[in-house]
Amino acid sequence: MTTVIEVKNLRKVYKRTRKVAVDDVSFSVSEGECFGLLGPNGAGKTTTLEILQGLRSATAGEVTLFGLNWKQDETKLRGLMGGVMQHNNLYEKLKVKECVELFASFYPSYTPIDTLLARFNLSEKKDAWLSELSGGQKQRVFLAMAVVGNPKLVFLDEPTTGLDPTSRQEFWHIIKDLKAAGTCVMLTTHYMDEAEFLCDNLAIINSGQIIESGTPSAIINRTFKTPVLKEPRKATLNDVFLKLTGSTMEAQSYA
Ligand SMILES: Nc1ncnc2c1ncn2[C@@H]1O[C@H](COP(=O)(O)OP(=O)(O)OP(=O)(O)O)[C@@H](O)[C@H]1O
Repeated sequence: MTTVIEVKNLRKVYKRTRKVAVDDVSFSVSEGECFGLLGPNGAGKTTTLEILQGLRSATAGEVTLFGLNWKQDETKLRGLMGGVMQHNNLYEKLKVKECVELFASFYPSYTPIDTLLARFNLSEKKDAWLSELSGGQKQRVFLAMAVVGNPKLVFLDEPTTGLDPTSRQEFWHIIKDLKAAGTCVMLTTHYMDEAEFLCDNLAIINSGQIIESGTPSAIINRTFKTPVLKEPRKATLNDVFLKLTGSTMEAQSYA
């Protein structure tokens, strides 16, 4: 299968604070795959995603997307990928339709805006200011902005944070549809059920370093090699996360 993302020995040290946010991270993502980056707060997920999106420079290491790199192929790469920096107040000054039109203008071709708004259940809100939307509606707009140009690769940073369970599941199905259409998705999440449902492969990152990677089931099996004696249920990715990132409670019952 074609490799879409190739990250080799990526390192990021923030100059002012000398904080090592990403420390020798390597992974690759294939075409049509959903790849998840999981980790506790401050683990280095957003930093990694921002470097991959060409929004931040790396201190060391190599990032290749579709065999291209940001230094030489920025224009080409922008046309192949989608993603939205969500914590940007600029969008609050725009209406829903304007936000999506703005992103559509970055691409040579795009999905008709009204079709996309209908697909994301936003038709009724097309003339609303972004500041007037609920958290879940805003997230849907951000996703619409990210995919309007039919990118081959989409970056989603905690796309379902703050959503109610129904909205989260709606979101998951939209992402599954994207995947089914051949789009490669890279996401960060704090929700282990989300990662288990959506991700073909994932990496768990802690203090800037990848401490586990693979398919969700392979990671679960590796982390809990011994049969689960104390608890009759099967181990989940949540148990893996708690065990590997230093939390105790549930994870100890599998130790
Ligand atoms: N602009 C910056 N300058 C200095 N340090 C930063 C900067 N941005 C992030 N950091 C630090 O780098 C580390 C990694 O941050 P990052 O935002 O990548 O983590 P994260 O895994 O996305 O966390 P969260 O789950 O809380 O969003 C943290 O210690 C953070 O304080």
